[in-house]
Amino acid sequence: MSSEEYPIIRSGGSLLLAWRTKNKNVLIVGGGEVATSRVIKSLEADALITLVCPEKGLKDELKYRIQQKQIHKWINREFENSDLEGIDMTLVAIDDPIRSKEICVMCRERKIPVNVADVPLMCDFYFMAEHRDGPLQIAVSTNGQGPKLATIIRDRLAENLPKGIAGAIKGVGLLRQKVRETDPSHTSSKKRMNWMSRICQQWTLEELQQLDEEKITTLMSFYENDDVPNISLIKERTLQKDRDETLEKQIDSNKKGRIILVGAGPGDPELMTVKATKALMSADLIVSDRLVPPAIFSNVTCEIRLAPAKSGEDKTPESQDQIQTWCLDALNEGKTVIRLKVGDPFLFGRGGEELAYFRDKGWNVEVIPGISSALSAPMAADVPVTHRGLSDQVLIITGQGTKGRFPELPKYHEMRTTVVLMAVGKANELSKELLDKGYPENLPSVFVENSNRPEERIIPATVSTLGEVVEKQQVVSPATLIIGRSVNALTI
Ligand SMILES: C[C@@]1(CC(=O)O)C2=NC(=C\c3[nH]c(c(CCC(=O)O)c3CC(=O)O)Cc3[nH]c(c(CC(=O)O)c3CCC(=O)O)/C=C3\N/C(=C\2)[C@@H](CCC(=O)O)[C@]3(C)CC(=O)O)/[C@H]1CCC(=O)O
Ligand SMILES: NC(=O)c1ccc[n+]([C@@H]2O[C@H](COP(=O)([O-])OP(=O)(O)OC[C@H]3O[C@@H](n4cnc5c(N)ncnc54)[C@H](O)[C@@H]3O)[C@@H](O)[C@H]2O)c1
Repeated sequence: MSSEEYPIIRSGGSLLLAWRTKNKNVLIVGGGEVATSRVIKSLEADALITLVCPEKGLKDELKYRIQQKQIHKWINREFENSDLEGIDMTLVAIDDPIRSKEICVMCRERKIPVNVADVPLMCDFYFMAEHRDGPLQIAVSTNGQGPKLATIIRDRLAENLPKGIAGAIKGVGLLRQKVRETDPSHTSSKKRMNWMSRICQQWTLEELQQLDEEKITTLMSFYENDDVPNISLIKERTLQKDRDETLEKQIDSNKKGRIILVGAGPGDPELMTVKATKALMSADLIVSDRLVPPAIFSNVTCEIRLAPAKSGEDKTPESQDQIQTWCLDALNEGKTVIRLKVGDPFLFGRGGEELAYFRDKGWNVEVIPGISSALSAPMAADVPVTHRGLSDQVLIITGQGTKGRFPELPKYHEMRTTVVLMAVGKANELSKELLDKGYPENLPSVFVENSNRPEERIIPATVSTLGEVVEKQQVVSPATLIIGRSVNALTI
């Protein structure tokens, strides 16, 4: 064994420990400046203090602390031997060296640790120059060589500590507690310690400082797999949870009556948002458009009413009245009502009109977006609606329009993909309109019938053959038509 392998012992030091004095009986003898400082330090360490000093010798601060009942027991006289009964530690700060020595000797006979202020030979332990910030304590000892210097070094250290270090320690403390609660077994000790160390190393002090109950709960979900995520992921997930909880609370409080406009997406239940799914589960009544396929309701337990008319084209004012009456009646009964629409409520779903109606009646309407088939149908047909070199813009129009008129179409542009919703009924007229606006006859087009549903069909066409294809292939609604050079982007 070589001597270089092990550290050299530098004798003459003190054993630095953090002494836990909570509820321990600490005797303090004296009532001046030094005794006062001993009282404060002992109180900060939750000790039970017995103070021995005649009233005339007490500093004002000590009188105040006695009055505030912070001193467990004050003995209003000079020290007597019996005061050491049941004492765990003695601190002497009096101006009488002989008495000080006597007290020290008595303590040592009784094995009570003792400190006589400023008399190193009578100290079983020294006090140190200390910096305190929340749970952080930094103590400096010069082992009696230079107490003043100890305070100067302490101040220098404190000045150079990173800001918010106490907050970081508090955050880590909370997290450690949670980890031990979650996975208390002795065999997990290595995993716990390793994970905690990695968090402390990978997160900055500023980040650790931001650990609160909510973020800790989110962070704990990574503990199981032994993952250490970065704080931005934790923040994002926590925020999302907050939003979900707010929504759940809103939905739960069905006493007040709530109405939520929900987009059911293109038809595949898995393409609904999590928020929409949760909303459906907590509803008392769902008033749904007829086009919403039954699969969307497979887990729903509440009452479902289908709108009397199938879709926009045969929607009469009466059918709209019926929908509104159903909703208002249920709302007045304090129910949570979901107005469910295919796709997205605000994209050709007339969601805006319904929102305005219920808002006008004094109801606060929430809206949960859905995936519109304007974007999901092209995907189903392998069409990227924008594609470098082929398309840098998307136009979404309805094939129906109000009062049988198409929306005003812009002139053809080769870099644009045109998506037509509700495209089946007037395919011939649409074809003419497009050709009028300069769309090339052979421009690739594709119908996506029942997109994102089991019965989905992809039917190719060109601008000039739209009507013909609908007829020959018996294309039925709901169908989405996509027109433009991007249609063949992935096939050529
Ligand atoms: C750190 C601090 C903690 C505390 O007491 O709470 C503390 N002394 C403090 C201040 C301080 N004390 C003195 C001065 C005057 C200037 C100077 O002499 O430097 C100042 C400075 C001032 O007042 O600003 C005089 C002094 N002190 C001792 C002697 C005797 C001797 O050296 O032999 C003499 C000479 C008496 C004489 O000549 O007559 C002895 C001790 N003082 C200790 C601790 C222990 C050693 C700790 C260490 O070295 O690490 C030890 C051994 C025993 C003990 O008392 O536990 C506290 C800072 C409080 C704060 O700022 O938070
Ligand atoms: N004041 C300081 O800044 C300072 C600094 C360093 C060292 N010291 C030393 O520390 C000791 C205490 O100084 P201080 O300034 O805190 O106090 P002090 O010297 O102002 O007063 C001494 C205190 O001890 C009490 N006392 C005296 N005999 C007692 C007894 N037998 N039982 C109970 N109480 C008794 C007195 O009533 C008084 O409250 C002294 O030895 C002093 O030299 C003081």
